[in-house]
Formats: sequence, structure tokens, C-alpha cells
Amino acid sequence: MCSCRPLRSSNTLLTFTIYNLRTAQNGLARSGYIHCDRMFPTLPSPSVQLASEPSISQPPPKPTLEEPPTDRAPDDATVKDDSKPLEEKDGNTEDFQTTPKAFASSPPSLEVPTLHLNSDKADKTTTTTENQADKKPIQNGSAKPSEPVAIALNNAAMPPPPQPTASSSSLMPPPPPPRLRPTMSQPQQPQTAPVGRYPPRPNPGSSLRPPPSAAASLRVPPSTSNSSKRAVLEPGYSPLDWAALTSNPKNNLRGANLPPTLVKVTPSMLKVQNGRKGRDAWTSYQGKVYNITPYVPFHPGGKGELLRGAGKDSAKLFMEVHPWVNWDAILGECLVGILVSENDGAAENALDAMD
Ligand code: HEM
Repeated sequence: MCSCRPLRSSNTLLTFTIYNLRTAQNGLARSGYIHCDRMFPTLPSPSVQLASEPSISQPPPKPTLEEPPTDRAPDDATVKDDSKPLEEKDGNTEDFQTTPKAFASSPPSLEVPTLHLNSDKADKTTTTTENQADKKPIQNGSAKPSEPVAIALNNAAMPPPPQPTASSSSLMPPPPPPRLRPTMSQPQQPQTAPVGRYPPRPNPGSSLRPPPSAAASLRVPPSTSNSSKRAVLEPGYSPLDWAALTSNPKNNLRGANLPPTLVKVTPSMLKVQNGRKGRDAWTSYQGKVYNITPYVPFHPGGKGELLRGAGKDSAKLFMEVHPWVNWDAILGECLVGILVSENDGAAENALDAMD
């Protein structure tokens, strides 16, 4: 884009390049255009120093084409269409010292491809673009304008990702909707109402119920199952009452007619002490024999559960039900003696007989 100015318009000393075929023929610069040297800095061009009148220092090269002179004035520098180099008009460019022509370079037109999910359309688009890319030459050494488009269309030519379908087995099934944990007091009911945007409303009757408090969540829910065999203790037979009874030194909890020292109890002796026929119930635990009769009304599990171990070793039953209970701390005052074998018991009885 050379900004040309008529030759007359400049009155200062400037260096210009004159391109005019007619000037070369007639030796007169009848018409010419001053091109800015910035446009063609590397080309050798005849320079004209203008003082008051332009004077050509070096004659321009002679063209090979003959063209009749015109009658125009030598200083006529009117802008005309013949400002174009003559080789353009006649097509002869070999012997003519030409100046590189400045062509208006149109910006590369990037075609925005249209992407379709349909593979046929994508293939067509790709083919069209590839043809266009082949047809378009590289202009002025610039980068290929079609490269990004081609890359983009190569990506577009890839098959579209598979659309998720309900029957696709490669996808994980959606997680189940969260459920509220059913509580003991609110039995779970089948959900027949359609699942809407909002949770279902509570029953009209329960709307008057106060909201549950934090303390209610910590409360032990009432048990409706028969898994617990906890017995209802009579008044005056609480654990605190048992503790008060055992703290009395004259409680006589071991039983009547027993020596103050520990008794050697054989298995046969233990078996007789089963709580029937007016006899106390004895049980053994870890080699020691206890009279459990005074503890029967205090047993939280009830009389029947406690007497299951009467007349035998109840360590297994005890550990199955409540291994956390401290046996000795509760029944320490009920200790009768130690469990011995039948032979030891027989020998002891023989020694007693000798005395
Ligand atoms: C001989 C066999 C025994 C059986 C079969 C038995 C059974 C039971 C049962 C069924 C319960 C109720 C558990 C519940 O609340 O769900 C219970 C509670 C209890 N029993 Fe026994 N019991 C036995 C011996 C004993 C003995 C010898 C003692 C005392 C040393 C004892 C002290 C307790 C205590 C303190 C509880 C309350 C436990 C708690 O509340 O966590 N039991 N027992």
C-alpha cells in the first residue's frame, strides 16, 4: 500500500524513486509517482534530488516496449491509471527492470467448519476442507492458514463419543437414592406416593407432634423385641439395696450351719445344693463355690436365669450373657468355699472321721 504523491507536491530535498516508463523513453519526467523508500528499501532505484526543479541524476533503464509519446507536459504528475508498471499491461517482464509489485494481499479466509454429530457430514466436511487446503498455495511465506482448520477438522472427523444409553453395560448404574434409617417407633411403610420435588408431607395427625429434640436422639429407643430378658425387680431389691446388704458384716449371706472358714466342696456336694427342698443354691465359678440364694431377688435377669447355674459350674452361662459383670464384686460375701475333686473331698472326709 504505497502512498503515492505527485512529484510537484514536494519542495524539499528528498530521495525518491521514480517508476515511469514514459520518463525513460522521453528523458522527461512527464508523469511519475513518488514512492516511499520505506516500501522497497532493498531495491536499487534511481534517486532524484529535487531542489526547485526535479533533475534526473541517472536515467532509468530502458524498457523494451515501445510506446508512442504523449503530448503531456513534462511536469505533469497527475495520478493516472498508467501508474501501473507497463509489464503488467503487456505481459512482457523479462527485459524490464521491474520494481516488485505490491499486491494487495487479502487476509486468509478461515472457513469455520460446521461440525455435525453425524459421521457422514463430518466426513464430507473434512474432505471439502482437505481439498481446499490442497488448492490454496502458501502465500508470502506465511504460515498455512488452513493448518488450524485442518487440525480442527481432523478432530472433528473423529467419531463422536458414544452417547450414554440406558442399556449400556460399561457405565456404572446410578447410586440408589438415599434412604432414611427406619426407627423402632416409626415402622417403615411402603412408599406408594409418587416421588416429587418435595418430600412427602407428614400425616396430619403427626403435624401437631413437637419436633424431635437432640435429647430424644440420645435416648434409648423403647425395645419391643424379646431379646432382653431383664426382669422387673421388687421394691427393696435394687443393686443399691444389694450393695447395702453386702456391706453389713453380719449379713450371713454364706448360709446357715457353715464354718467361718472356707469349705471344700466336691462336685457331688455342689450338685446337691441346687436350691430345691429348702437347700440353698450353690454354684461354682473359677474354682470357688458361691451361695446364690440371697442374690436371687436382686438378680436383674430374674430368678429363673440365675438358678440355671445352681448345683453346677455357671461360668459358661455367665460369660455368655454378661461377661462385663464383676462376679466377685457382687457375690464376694456369698463365698462358701473352694471346689475340690471327689478324691480330695473323700480324703478330707476321712481325716475328719479320724478326728
Ligand atoms: C448363673 C447364670 C446366670 C444367668 C443365666 C444370667 C442371666 C442374666 C440375664 C438374662 C440378664 C438380663 C440381661 C439383659 O438385660 O438383657 C442378666 C443380667 C444381669 N445379671 Fe445375670 N445371670 C446369671 C448369673 C449372674 C450372677 C451370678 C450375677 C452376679 C454375680 C449376675 C448379675 C447380673 C447383672 C448385674 C445383670 C445386669 C446386667 C446389666 O444390666 O447390664 N448374673 N443375667
